[in-house]
Amino acid sequence: MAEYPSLPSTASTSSSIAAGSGSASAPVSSTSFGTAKSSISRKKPLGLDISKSILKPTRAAPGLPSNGNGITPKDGNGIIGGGGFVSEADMLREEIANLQLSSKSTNSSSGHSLSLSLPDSPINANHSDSSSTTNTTTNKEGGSTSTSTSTSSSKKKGDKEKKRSKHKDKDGEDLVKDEDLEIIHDLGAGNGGTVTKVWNKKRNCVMARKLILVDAKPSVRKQILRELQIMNDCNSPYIVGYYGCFPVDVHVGIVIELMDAGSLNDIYRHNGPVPIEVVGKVAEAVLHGLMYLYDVHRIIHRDIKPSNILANTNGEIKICDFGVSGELINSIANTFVGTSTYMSPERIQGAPYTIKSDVWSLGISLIELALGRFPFTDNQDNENDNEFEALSDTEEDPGPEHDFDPDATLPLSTQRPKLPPADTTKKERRKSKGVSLAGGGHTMSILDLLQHIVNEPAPRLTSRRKTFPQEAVTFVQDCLYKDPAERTSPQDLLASDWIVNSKVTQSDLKTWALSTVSED
Ligand SMILES: Nc1ncnc2c1ncn2[C@@H]1O[C@H](COP(=O)(O)OP(=O)(O)OP(=O)(O)O)[C@@H](O)[C@H]1O
Repeated sequence: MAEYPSLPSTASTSSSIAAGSGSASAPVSSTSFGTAKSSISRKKPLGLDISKSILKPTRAAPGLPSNGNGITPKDGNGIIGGGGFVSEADMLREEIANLQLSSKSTNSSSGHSLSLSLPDSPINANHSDSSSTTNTTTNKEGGSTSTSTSTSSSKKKGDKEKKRSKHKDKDGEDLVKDEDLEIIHDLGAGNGGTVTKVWNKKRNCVMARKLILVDAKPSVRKQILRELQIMNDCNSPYIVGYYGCFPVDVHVGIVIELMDAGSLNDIYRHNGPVPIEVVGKVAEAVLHGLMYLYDVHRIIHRDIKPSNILANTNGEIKICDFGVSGELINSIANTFVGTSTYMSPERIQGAPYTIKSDVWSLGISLIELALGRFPFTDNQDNENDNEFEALSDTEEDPGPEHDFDPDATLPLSTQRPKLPPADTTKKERRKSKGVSLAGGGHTMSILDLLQHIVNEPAPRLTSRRKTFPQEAVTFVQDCLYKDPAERTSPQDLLASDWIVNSKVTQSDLKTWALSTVSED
């Protein structure tokens, strides 16, 4: 088992991310983060090898400082010149920012409906708006900013971004083209398609490409691509960067920033429960992302869950897969009967989506990360139904630390079905996730679960095995009021004690993220 770096002794002087935690952060025990890697030795699902992707790039984006082997010079902590680690994704964004500058004189209204731009790096975002959310960039900026101002100038920023959108490179070419992408390996699969790590040979960097099967008329596919262009305008350190989209046969290909630690779903399933302090930072990042989408673009995410929250080994946490394209949602809904088990009671009952529905889904996701299991489970016979044990590629007994929590609330039939390895066929996966039920044996399970969500008390952040900080318990409870009117708003949640009093630094998050990525 690889040893992971414990927290650097400079943790207290490195960037402080938390809102209101601009003061020196207390050193965090290395057991919380640096050595958080579970003792479970578990093979990754087939095709999920994200461990060596970005950290040690072998090729650098052109025009950026390199030590000759593609690795940007850094000190022992991966900090560059006292600033933050520069991942390939960051380097790409730098390059794209340069391209965008140099393409300002280029006429981008060539009638090409799919012209692309890439999001600025958080660094650039920060420079353009010092009051924006900046938790990933405080190393560079030398201090943290208040969350209460996180979206105060978002409108202005959105306008600025719009002006900058739809750029091509200086030669007038789309910045990301399907033919420039070489497949490296699969990253995972969802209900709608598969995600692959790709090498962009033209841009010299790695990216993630999501292929979504859209069995629709070409005109509908074109409309989907048009709608996806709104992602072009998103520019937030809490939203996974969007690089472009194009039609691929009956698929729509979407190219996005590679998050080399994977989804929070992958992370807890491979490493066990996420340390509660990190869960707090996940909450903070998701809330910032939700507020950005809503305040700047009037978008409600609609699908917050651990597999849509991604992390990278720079310690950044971002959300992806928001409901930007109504046509895409419709097309996928026609293909897959999708019902999310993270859905709020009011949504299950047919009320329209509001940002409070996303808050509910966040609450459920936070419990799942902190307990290392989906919150709705059985309170009997569950030792034999441990999700960890059930993974077919488990190498060792996970041990008592990962037994199902006895505080579960639902009959066995409604337990969250186990995920198959990543290479499982789409059909099997849909069935096993229990969200696509047509003709499957899980129909009653999901209906029972939905009924339970509507009729029974909301889950709580409690466990007989662990004691969670009261601030965290209260926060989660505030997310899970069944009446959306009572549920706390994202803005108020960001001002809550758990978020404001967090001592976790960017450096801590980076140490934690690195510890979750196995070296094999
Ligand atoms: N940008 C990314 N970088 C790295 N891995 C990614 C990225 N996007 C997705 N993945 C991986 O691919 C998996 C599948 O993602 P996808 O969005 O297709 O489905 P999902 O969110 O897991 O499930 P669903 O279809 O139910 O929403 C994720 O769980 C994650 O492991």
